[in-house]
Amino acid sequence: MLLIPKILTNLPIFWGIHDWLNFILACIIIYVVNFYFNYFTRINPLPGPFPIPIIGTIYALKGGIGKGILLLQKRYGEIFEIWYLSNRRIILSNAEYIDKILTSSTKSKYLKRNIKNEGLMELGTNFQGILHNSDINTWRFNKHFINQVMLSSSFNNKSIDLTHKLWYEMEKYLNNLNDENILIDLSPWMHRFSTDMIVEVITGKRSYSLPIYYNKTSKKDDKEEIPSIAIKESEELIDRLHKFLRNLPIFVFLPYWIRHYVPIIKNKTKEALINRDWLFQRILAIVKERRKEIEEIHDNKLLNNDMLTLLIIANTDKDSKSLVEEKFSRPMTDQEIMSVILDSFIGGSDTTSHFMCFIVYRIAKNSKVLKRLRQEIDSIYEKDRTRRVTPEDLINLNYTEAIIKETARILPVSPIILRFNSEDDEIAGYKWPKNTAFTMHFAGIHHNERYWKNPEEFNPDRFMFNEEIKNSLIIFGGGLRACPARKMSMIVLKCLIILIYRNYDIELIDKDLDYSSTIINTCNKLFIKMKPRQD
Ligand code: HEM
Repeated sequence: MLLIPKILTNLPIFWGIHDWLNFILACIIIYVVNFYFNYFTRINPLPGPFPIPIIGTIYALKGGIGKGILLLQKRYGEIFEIWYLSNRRIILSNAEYIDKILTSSTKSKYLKRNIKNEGLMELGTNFQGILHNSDINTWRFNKHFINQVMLSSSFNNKSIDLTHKLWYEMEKYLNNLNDENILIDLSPWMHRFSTDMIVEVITGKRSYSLPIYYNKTSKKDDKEEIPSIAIKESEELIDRLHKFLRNLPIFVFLPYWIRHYVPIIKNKTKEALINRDWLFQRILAIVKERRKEIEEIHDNKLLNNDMLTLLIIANTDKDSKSLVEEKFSRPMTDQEIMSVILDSFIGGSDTTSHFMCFIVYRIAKNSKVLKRLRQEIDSIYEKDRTRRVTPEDLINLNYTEAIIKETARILPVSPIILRFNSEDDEIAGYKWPKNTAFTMHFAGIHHNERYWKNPEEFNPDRFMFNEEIKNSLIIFGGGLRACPARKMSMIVLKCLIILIYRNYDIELIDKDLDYSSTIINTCNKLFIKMKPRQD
C-alpha cells in the first residue's frame, strides 16, 4: 500500500527545481551523445568544419551562407560537408559531380528540393505548387503547365512589352528625382520594377509599386495619381507576399516545439500563419474572379495572355492553342492554380531585381565593358535610340548576353541549390543512401580554376570565344527542376540593359558592392548617378 504514494511522488508534477535541472541535463547529455555518435559513425566522412550540437557548423559560415560556403570551399575542396542544425549537407563544387543531379531524364533520382518537411507541411507548401513541392506527381503536373506558359513566345513577347512600359515609367521618375537632386538607390527601384513586372505578367493586372514609391521619394507636390483602392490592394498583396517570404525560414529551419512554444517565436509563427491564410484566400479569390471573367468572354481572341488566364483555360474549350500534352489532359483546379501563382510570385519577386543591380555595378566598374556594350548596341540601333527592342534584336545581343553570364558567374543570385536523391546512388565516387542532402554549389564551380582562368576577374569576353564546359556556369539550375522563368528572365535583363545603356551613363556613388549573402545573394543598396549618355 505504501508503494503507490511513493511512485506518485516520483511523477513530474511533484518534481522540485533540482529534479527538473537533472532531467534537462540528462536530456542534453543524451542529445549530445546521440549527435556525436551519428557524426562519428556517418557514412563517407568528408572534410569540413567540426559540428556543434544544435547549431551544427553554422558558426563557420562567415559573412552569410553563400559567402561562407565559398570560403569553406577554398579550404576543404570540391567536396566537403557542413551541418545545418542537425542535418548533414554534402557540398559539391565540381561540374562533373552535379551532372547526374541536373539530368533532364524523367527517371532522375534528384527531383526533390526538399523531403517531407514538417514545417513546410504546416505552412501548406510541402505538397502543392512547384517550388517546395516534394510530391513528384503533383509537382510534375504543375510544372508542365507553368513551363508551357512561360516558355511560349507570346508570353515572352508580353515580357518585352512590359519591360518597355515599366522602364519608360521608371525612367521618368528617376529623371524627375535627378532634377530634384535626390540621390537614387537603384536597389529599391529595381525591386519595385520587378514587383510590378511579375504581378502584371502573372495576373494581367497593373500593380502600382513604382508610382507609390515615387510618390514617397519625390518632394514635389505634383504626385502621380493612383486610384486609392489600387494603392490599398496592390500594397497589401505585395506586403503580404514579402511577409510570407520572410517567414519561410521559421518553417523550413525551426522545429515544431520552437515555433509553437518559445516566447516571441510562437507569436511570429501565429502571425505567419494568419498571413498565410490571408494570402492563400486572396490569391484563390483572384483565380475565381478571373475564371468568372473568362466564362463571360465568348470570343477566344479577346482573352489575355497573362499566366493566370493561360493556366485557367489550359485543356478547356477556350484553349485554342491546345497548350498541354495528352497525359496532362485535365484542366487545373483553382487550388492548383493558386499554388502555382504563389510560387511564381515567390520565385520571381526578388531574383531579377538583384541580378540587374549586380549587372549595373559590374558595368560601372569596367569602362572597357561599357564601351564594348555600346558598340554592340549602336551596331544594332545605329543612331536611333528610341526604337523598340524586338525579339530578333535579343538574339543578336551576344556581348550583352556575355555580360549577364559573367555577372552571374562572379556573383550568382542563386549560389546554392539543394537536392535529395530518391534512391541510393553514387556521386563523386562515394555510394550515398537515399535522402542524402546534396548542395550544388554553383558559386564554387563558377570560381573553380579548373573551369575558369583568373576566376576573380570580370571578363565577359570569356563567353565570346571559348566553349563553356558543361555545368561550369549555372544560372537557373538545370534538369527538370530548372527555373521555368529562365527564358523570360534573360529577355527582361537584356531588354533592360539596352534601354538603360542606349541612353544613359551610370556612375556609382560607393565603390564597393553592398550585398547580403543568404541562400540567395541580394543587393542591399546601390546608389547611382544617372546622366544622359555623353558619347
Ligand atoms: C534572374 C532571375 C532568376 C534566377 C537567377 C532564378 C534562379 C532559379 C534557380 C537557380 C532555381 C532552382 C532550379 C533547380 O533546382 O535546378 C529556380 C527555380 C524556380 N524559379 Fe527561378 N530564377 C529567376 C527568376 C524567376 C522568376 C521571374 C520566376 C517566376 C515567374 C521564377 C520561378 C521559379 C520557380 C517556380 C522555380 C521552381 C522550379 C521547380 O521547382 O521545378 N524564377 N530559379
